[in-house]
Amino acid sequence: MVWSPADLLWSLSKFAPLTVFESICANLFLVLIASLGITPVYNLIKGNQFPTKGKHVYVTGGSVGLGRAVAIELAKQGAHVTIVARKEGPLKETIELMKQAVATRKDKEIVEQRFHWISADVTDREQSVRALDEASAHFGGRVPDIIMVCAGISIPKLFVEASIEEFESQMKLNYFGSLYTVHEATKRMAATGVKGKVVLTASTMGLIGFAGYSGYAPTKFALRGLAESLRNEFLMYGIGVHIYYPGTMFSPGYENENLTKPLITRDIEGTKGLTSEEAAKGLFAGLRKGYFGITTDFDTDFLRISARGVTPMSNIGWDYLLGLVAPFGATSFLWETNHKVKNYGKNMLKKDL
Ligand SMILES: NC(=O)C1=CN([C@@H]2O[C@H](COP(=O)(O)OP(=O)(O)OC[C@H]3O[C@@H](n4cnc5c(N)ncnc54)[C@H](OP(=O)(O)O)[C@@H]3O)[C@@H](O)[C@H]2O)C=CC1
Ligand SMILES: CCCCCCCCCCCCCCCC(=O)[C@@H](N)CO
Repeated sequence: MVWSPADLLWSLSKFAPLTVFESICANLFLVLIASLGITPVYNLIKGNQFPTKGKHVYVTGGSVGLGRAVAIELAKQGAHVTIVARKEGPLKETIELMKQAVATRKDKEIVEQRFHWISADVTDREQSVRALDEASAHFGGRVPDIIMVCAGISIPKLFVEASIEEFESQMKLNYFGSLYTVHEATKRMAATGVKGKVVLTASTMGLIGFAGYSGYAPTKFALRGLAESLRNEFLMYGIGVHIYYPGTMFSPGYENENLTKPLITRDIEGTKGLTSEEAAKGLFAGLRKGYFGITTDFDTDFLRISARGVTPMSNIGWDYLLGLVAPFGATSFLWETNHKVKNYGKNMLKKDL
């Protein structure tokens, strides 16, 4: 067996040659290690799979939080950007921040980067269409090349304490608010042959559900169903579809949701998180590699792999290897969470007596 890669490597050492069994194991091990490199090498050859320079990018929820960070990042990358949200003040502020970001950019190749803001409520179909019309009008009627949907809301509450209106409003913004924009934009892309891109924003909670997120997690699961369906269907037009699963991001939305977040939910989700800027950077890193499901923290990547179903892998070696051990981590998290919730229930009963 001296001809195998493992034996050759081993022969560099001063130890006795490998037995046949040892050689098979060592070669398998080498295959696993090498598999981690397959995707990076492929990505290196393929290059940037999400070019934004000179492209027109439309960002919903682009006034604060993740959307603002995405818009500023796009400005630095040399894109034309239209941001959409309801409140004018934060929209205008973000445009200023984008201009400042461009001013500090070293590469001045694109002299005329254009930034626009549009005030619209994306839960209203007509306003969604009007906003897209307005954005396109600045570009000779051409639909934006890239649609990045960031607008979303979370109202964490215990199921029995939440109102039906709260379930409906979260679905209305997170799912239908995304759908209206994506539907209108991709209709136009398909009709005019624009091979654009769509990026949806889900959450860790688009991959897992636990106490406190019965109103929110389903809206993000819905987005996942949409992304998976469209990823496949849009291959016929050459339109790319990606879905981002951020973990906690310290944004205005996060501060707001913490006002209603039950203690048990805080306890399970912990306090780890990223700034919106870190999250946006990580999102673009995943997009450039062409990943379908994008994560920016280990726990969510673990959940993405656990819940992979029938979706494209990201890093083939990593997804495969982590997939082997994922069920053990998932079970331990399941038990820990069950335990926490049962204890919480007991304490609630004590309080009531
Ligand atoms: N923060 C977190 O911990 C996490 C967030 N996410 C998801 O990431 C995305 C961004 O989150 P985050 O940055 O925290 O959100 P923020 O609440 O901080 O910002 C939300 C943005 O969406 C806009 N928006 C809200 N409602 C509407 C509407 N009806 N029409 C148009 N625009 C609207 C807001 O502007 P305006 O109010 O002026 O309309 C704002 O620009 C969301 O989809 C969220 O669910 C996922 C995981 C974790
Ligand atoms: C090895 C074992 C791994 C298992 C880890 C599971 C960890 C779960 C953490 C859940 C964090 C929730 C963040 C999303 C928050 C969100 O979307 C809201 N804040 C809405 O804005």
